[in-house]
Amino acid sequence: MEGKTAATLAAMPLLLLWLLVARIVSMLTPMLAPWYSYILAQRLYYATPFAVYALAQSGGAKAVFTRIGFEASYCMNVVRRYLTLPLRPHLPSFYIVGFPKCGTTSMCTYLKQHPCIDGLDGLPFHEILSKESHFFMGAMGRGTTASTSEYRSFFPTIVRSTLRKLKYGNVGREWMCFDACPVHACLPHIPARMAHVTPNAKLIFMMRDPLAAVISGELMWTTQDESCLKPNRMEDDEAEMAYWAAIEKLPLDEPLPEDLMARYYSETDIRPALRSAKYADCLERFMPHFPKEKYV
Ligand SMILES: Nc1ncnc2c1ncn2[C@@H]1O[C@H](COP(=O)(O)OS(=O)(=O)O)[C@@H](OP(=O)(O)O)[C@H]1O
Repeated sequence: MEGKTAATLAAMPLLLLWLLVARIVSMLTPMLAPWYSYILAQRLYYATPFAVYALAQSGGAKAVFTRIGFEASYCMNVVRRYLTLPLRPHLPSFYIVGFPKCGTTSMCTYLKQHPCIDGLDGLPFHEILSKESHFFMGAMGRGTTASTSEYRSFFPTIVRSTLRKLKYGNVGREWMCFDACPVHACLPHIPARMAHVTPNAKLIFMMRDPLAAVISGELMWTTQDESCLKPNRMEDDEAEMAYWAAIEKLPLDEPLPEDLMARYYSETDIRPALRSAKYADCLERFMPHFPKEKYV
């Protein structure tokens, strides 16, 4: 048994106690400090503006309770992750990095069935909590999209990885974890940040007929009725192209612009969805940051 594993096992009772305390504190936080839950949710909604629509879809009182449950679960996740950050040394070995609406959720589910592969450490209330980190889009703050320590907080603890390795080490594989946020493929500032925090990661890109993917995406957050698809503004104008070119060059330590994610998920404009389905353009932006052998 290697030294690190033996040391983790020796400290196991203490580590389990730490995890238990963190879990209890995190469960109490939304009740004792609802304002903190509110602040965290606003940060998350910056990165995932579509969540507000998705959570409201059931309508009426059910939608209100769904949103409260979602925000409380998110708060519990963040508090628990922060309280146990020193126990979280892992970063993704690989990503399902794109593309939206190309079967990434199915792939994520299949991969998680492998005993030595884990996704995010989060409550399974909604896929934003357990499948997709939205980290590089500012889910942990617009100014921390290149912070390795913030990103580590999303992934399982050393307790889980050690126990898994001990139980399943005989399958001949290293334990590994991954992030399956398909929007990571589409925003131009992300390849540089991803390479900065995980330079050796492998990248899985899933693709599908782009038109089918655009329609699937648009239907997800309209009223599920094709007549509601946005008909206007198909082409990028010069100002729009200049905006996205500037985003690609945004220095790693500079906060993302306030309007970035709302612009990407524009409610009135189909251009963002079309841009995300230009697979070759998106892939080309990763090429300077990851060598060819990293792509699957
Ligand atoms: N195995 C397999 N093969 C082919 N297609 C599949 C598969 N699994 C899921 N799907 C279809 O993928 C769409 C959902 O994709 P994602 O999970 O990537 O969506 S998301 O971006 O995470 O919201 C969604 O497409 P639409 O039904 O057109 O909306 C799924 O039906």
